[in-house]
Amino acid sequence: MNDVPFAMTGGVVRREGRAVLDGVDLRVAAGDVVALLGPNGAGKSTLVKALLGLLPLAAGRTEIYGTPPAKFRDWRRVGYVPQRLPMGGGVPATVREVVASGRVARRSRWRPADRTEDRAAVDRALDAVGLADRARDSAHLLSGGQQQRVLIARALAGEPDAFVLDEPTAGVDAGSQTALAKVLAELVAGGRTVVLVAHELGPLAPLVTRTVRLEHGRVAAEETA
Ligand SMILES: Nc1ncnc2c1ncn2[C@@H]1O[C@H](COP(=O)(O)OP(=O)(O)OP(=O)(O)O)[C@@H](O)[C@H]1O
Repeated sequence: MNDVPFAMTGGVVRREGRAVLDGVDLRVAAGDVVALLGPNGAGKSTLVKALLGLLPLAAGRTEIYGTPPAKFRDWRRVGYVPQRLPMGGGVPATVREVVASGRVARRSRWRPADRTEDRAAVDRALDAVGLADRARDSAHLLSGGQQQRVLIARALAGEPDAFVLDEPTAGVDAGSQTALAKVLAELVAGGRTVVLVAHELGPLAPLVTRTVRLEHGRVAAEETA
């Protein structure tokens, strides 16, 4: 265990025999706001999935708070916002149910659910993304941009220390992007760590402390703001 949210050295991910991540070194310190940029297919999503242990490394190593993903247990410290809402099971879930699922990683045998606290955290998350009035709606019936906000709220509800957001602004209208920038600014002011994938930083640009540009699965450029 240490206090470094993500540290990858020489990370390689192969897909269909090809290295789609090809020797990446990336250290994300607590409080960093790192933007991963690069063209389509550069390996940005692959990199965030590998950082979280969702894709295995063919070579190199990566650690979450000093522990390899396979051995990492403290998942309440990490909030992941994937590109889109998974359509698992065909059971329609309400916006509130999806957001409340972000609280699950906080529970353990020693830390059972506190319903009042869970409810308050879910309410705060729904408010933060402007979806309080849609809480009872079926998440799958919302627009793409609204679903993105549901996923952001789910991560917020878990109150993690580090957020990993895969294209949080893709397909999201300008007003919602500004709202997201405000939410992230508060998290960053509170010492949270953010890794985000973006094509265009837009209103998120002032928050970013470092940009890492990927090309062909490698770090092509790195810039500290
Ligand atoms: N499931 C998969 N099986 C095989 N190859 C894949 C798979 N997913 C992604 N790839 C390949 O891996 C490479 C990196 O893809 P990745 O999605 O990480 O790129 P990206 O930079 O996130 O792109 P985008 O901006 O389009 O999301 C691409 O060449 C892609 O075709």
